[in-house]
Amino acid sequence: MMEAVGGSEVIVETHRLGTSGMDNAGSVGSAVRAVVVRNATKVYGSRSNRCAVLEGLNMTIKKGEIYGLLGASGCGKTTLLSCLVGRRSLNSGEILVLGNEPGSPESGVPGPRVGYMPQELALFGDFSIKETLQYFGRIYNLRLAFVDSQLEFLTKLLDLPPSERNVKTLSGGQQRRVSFAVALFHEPELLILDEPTVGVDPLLRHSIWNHLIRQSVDHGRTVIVTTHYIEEARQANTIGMMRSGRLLVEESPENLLNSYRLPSLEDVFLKICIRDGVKNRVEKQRIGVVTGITSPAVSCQTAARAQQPPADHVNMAFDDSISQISVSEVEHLKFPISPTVNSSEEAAAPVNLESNSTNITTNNLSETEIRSQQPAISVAPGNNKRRKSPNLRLALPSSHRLGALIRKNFLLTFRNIGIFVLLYFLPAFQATVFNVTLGHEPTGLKMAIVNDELNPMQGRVCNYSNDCSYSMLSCRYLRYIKDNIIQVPYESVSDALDAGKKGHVWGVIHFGSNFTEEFEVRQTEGDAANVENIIRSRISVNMDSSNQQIDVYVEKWLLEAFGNFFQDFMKACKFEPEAGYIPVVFLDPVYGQKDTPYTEFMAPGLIISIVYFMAVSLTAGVFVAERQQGLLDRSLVAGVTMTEVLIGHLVNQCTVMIGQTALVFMCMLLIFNIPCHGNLVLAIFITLLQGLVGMCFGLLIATLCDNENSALLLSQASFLPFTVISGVCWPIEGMPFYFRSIAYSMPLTYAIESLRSIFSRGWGVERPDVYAGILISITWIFVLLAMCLIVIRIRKYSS
Ligand SMILES: Nc1ncnc2c1ncn2[C@@H]1O[C@H](COP(=O)(O)OP(=O)(O)OP(=O)(O)O)[C@@H](O)[C@H]1O
Repeated sequence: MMEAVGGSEVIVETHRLGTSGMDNAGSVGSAVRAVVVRNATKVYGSRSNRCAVLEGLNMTIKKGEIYGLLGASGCGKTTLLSCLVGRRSLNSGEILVLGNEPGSPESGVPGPRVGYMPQELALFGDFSIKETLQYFGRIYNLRLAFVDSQLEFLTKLLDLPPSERNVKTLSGGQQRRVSFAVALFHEPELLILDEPTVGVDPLLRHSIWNHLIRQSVDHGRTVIVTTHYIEEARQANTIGMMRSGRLLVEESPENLLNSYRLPSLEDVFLKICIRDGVKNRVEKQRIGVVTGITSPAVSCQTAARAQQPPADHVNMAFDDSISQISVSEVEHLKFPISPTVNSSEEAAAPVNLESNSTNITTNNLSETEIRSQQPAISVAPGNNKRRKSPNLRLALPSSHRLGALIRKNFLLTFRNIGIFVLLYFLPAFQATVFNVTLGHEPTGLKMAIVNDELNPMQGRVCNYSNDCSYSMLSCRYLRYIKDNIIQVPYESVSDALDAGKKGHVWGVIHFGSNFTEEFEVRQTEGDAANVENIIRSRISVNMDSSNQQIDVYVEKWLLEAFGNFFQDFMKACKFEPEAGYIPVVFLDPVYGQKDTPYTEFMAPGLIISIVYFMAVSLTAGVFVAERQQGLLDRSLVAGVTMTEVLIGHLVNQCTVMIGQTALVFMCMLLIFNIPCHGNLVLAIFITLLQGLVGMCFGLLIATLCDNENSALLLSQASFLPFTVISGVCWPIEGMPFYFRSIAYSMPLTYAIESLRSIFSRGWGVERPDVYAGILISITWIFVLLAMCLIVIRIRKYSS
């Protein structure tokens, strides 16, 4: 097949790799109907929110025709189209697209047999026009030469900007034309276009319709197009007019105009809607009077319209207010033909006011015909049982689609250098900030020293000796206090306490006036020392204990200082240094070293929580954004499966995660010298497993949340409780007993304990503490994936 546009010849035959140029050849010639819909019912929401969008809709679209689907905003056009492409399922009723139920493995829908242009843009803003078409070309497994030639052809046809331009830099109209090009370019048998001419100038609109006509006439392709510009639908072969979830009429534009003897389709529309509105009102009154029954499912568009501002001229034709016309007026406006007929012979038949859309027969297949075309539709028309989900295809992932997805993900990741740097270096940066700021000893702590041993008459000079003499021991002791403490002399305890209350000093160290003498007595008296002596020989300390960490450090340093002072004094007196000192000694630790810094305790928890939460937020963000922009839906309609989408992201995110983990470990081990006494490979493996758990949790968030904000909120909300409860910053042994079981039910807890055991104890995988982290991480991956599937299932049925 060749098409000439602006002098360029486009060869479109055998363009798909690994095919003979015709998909599903068996089914192509056999059926004469491209689309058959029978008794379609679609309800959104549940219980009090239940609203029916499609109510027993029937529709028949012949192969090779252009079908214009018209209807007011909110009447259910998009819902119907999304059911046709297999993105939504009906509550009851039947759909056949190109001879098969959408979503069935043999249908090719979703897939290459259909081209779908959704209402929303559904394009990658960071991709150029060329990259966009190349992406879908790979999804459809098209030859590169064909993609290039189609790019040239469609650029001319749709007056597209240069193909190197990024989609996000294009105007709204240009973006919609690119979206249109994506639907057209693989030349599908069935084109489903949701308002393709919105934001397009009249000249271009004309050219688009010419192209659609050529597609239909020359190539026998079927086109379903929705539009709000009713008059442009004159160019369609058949017009389907929707109202309140039903198809009121299915007829060629010529027949409609001739039969109604009206100059425009808008006028025809108006009449049909008025008639339907009155008929519904009369019917409702009749049912209400006779049975007293009210309709169980509220029509969605009734509710929607009540909140909408007045629509434009065209849409006003659908307003229920118009139906406030009297029955006699309707009689006057009686249609010259039945909207349910299709052939011109039948066009002159009188209108039957009782007829409704379900009586459309001329253009439709009978029930028997549907059954003969449809091998395995499981639910009978009108049956309210849940239909089998059309998208549960157990096909193996395809290499070309996977390749396209992985390539797309990498392009998007590496395209933006800022995002790239942030992605890879943010975890290492976070680890650096942690190491620089946490766990270090405080310095510059001012302590008030009140030494009553000093003689004011002699200028309070602090003289002492290093020998065995008992002289000015207070001054001798103060020399042993660490430099982290700045000693500020005060003359009286009350002044010093006052300074403490004002926050000028962290505490007061007080020596009594006879401290040295009393200390000597206490030493010589030993066990016989009296209470007064003991009190007067004490160094008394008042701390500002508002900061627990400073409090702990000062106490530790003062005690250490006393230990060192006393040992040196004993040595100077030729006594055993340990004599008379507290008989508790800390020998070499079993694992770790004496005075293990806090950073070493926290490092394993930090590594895991950084990698875990990066994976959560990245996964949730990517999925929600892709779904919100309609990108996911578009890819799925192109034939991509959810499994392939997941694998595509998994490959991309794993690469990012490996990079992040490597940088975090390098930062921790090489720059900040956190020791790892165990197997490093095992530690990295557990960290990566936790990254996977994070990805699954991110996926769960993405399935639960409709937009990026709520996904961000949920992932942030989970951050603090998870890190705190998982024992990242404080030992789980410090939690209330009843809370510990909650702590151990967190996804990070066991993995953190494992990593800690590897890092500080050097334990291997044979230890329960280590393999528990691995097994529980793997269990969490499966649990979270199962939860995702359940949520996807629930959401699918309620949407
Ligand atoms: N996921 C959903 N959940 C609940 N209600 C929905 C959902 N999607 C659509 N609706 C409602 O269903 C009705 C039909 O929506 P639909 O998008 O099919 O209308 P439409 O005819 O395509 O409108 P438009 O011409 O404005 O695009 C509307 O009232 C809409 O609010």
